[in-house]
Amino acid sequence: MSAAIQIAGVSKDFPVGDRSVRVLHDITIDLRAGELNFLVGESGSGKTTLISIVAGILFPTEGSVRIFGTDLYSLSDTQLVKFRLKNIGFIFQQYNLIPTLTSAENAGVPLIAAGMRRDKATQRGRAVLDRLNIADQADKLPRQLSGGQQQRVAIARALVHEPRLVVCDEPTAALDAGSGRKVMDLLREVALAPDRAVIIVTHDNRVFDLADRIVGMEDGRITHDGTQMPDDSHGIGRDDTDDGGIRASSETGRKRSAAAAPAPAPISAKATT
Ligand SMILES: Nc1ncnc2c1ncn2[C@@H]1O[C@H](COP(=O)(O)OP(=O)(O)OP(=O)(O)O)[C@@H](O)[C@H]1O
Repeated sequence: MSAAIQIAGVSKDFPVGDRSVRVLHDITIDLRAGELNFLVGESGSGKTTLISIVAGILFPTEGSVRIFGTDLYSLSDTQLVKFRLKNIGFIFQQYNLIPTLTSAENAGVPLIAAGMRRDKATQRGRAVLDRLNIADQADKLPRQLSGGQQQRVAIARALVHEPRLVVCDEPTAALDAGSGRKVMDLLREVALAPDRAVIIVTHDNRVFDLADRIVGMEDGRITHDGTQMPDDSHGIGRDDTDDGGIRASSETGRKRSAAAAPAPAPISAKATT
């Protein structure tokens, strides 16, 4: 099977003053569907820049990105926006919920952006919230929700249009260890499917053992690619928590076998409406 995500020769320069600084250096990697792919590395290593390029929201200076065969940066601007709306779900670290919309309305936003009528989109949003076990929060505003509930709404919004690529930026950073693992289990349950790719950026070594694949970055380059962290990964996933964080090691960093995992149940709002 060909790779779901093909990143080829991607470099990125940012202008700084009157010169430009290269922050990604010739990155080439393929990612498969049906796996939880973690992208890890110290602050400033280039993770957010890379996933922004993969998600079609930041142009690379050089190189190409193919998402299920579509060459993102050969599309026109209009085609790229349409492709993104249809195929990509992004879970932001700060959730980015719209404060004046209810949970169900927030969850339906990608469908409205893609042209669906608001009432229908909200109904679909409500169905996904139900799937994520927060149907009882559907008519509340973000400020009436706990952090964990807001995050579930953000996850619902990223999945409501059944995207083929789901990208999550630090989904567990603000959560305690137990809640962080629950979010990862939830992502595994609802976002994984044989035809869906998931990329999770994380510093959080407490959840490294839940990855199927870990790609490590340092100074804008890929320095590790495996099913667990290398034993000498001092900087990556530094544990600066005091709540019993687990260091990834050969003992704890075991891969959850895709073969042994239960069959993924991809979320389908359509099926429940
Ligand atoms: N718009 C920008 N202009 C100039 N430099 C930038 C810009 N965005 C990012 N950078 C630089 O690019 C490098 C990579 O940043 P990036 O945010 O991708 O790292 P990161 O690994 O995601 O970090 P963190 O874990 O702290 O979010 C950093 O040195 C950063 O200062």
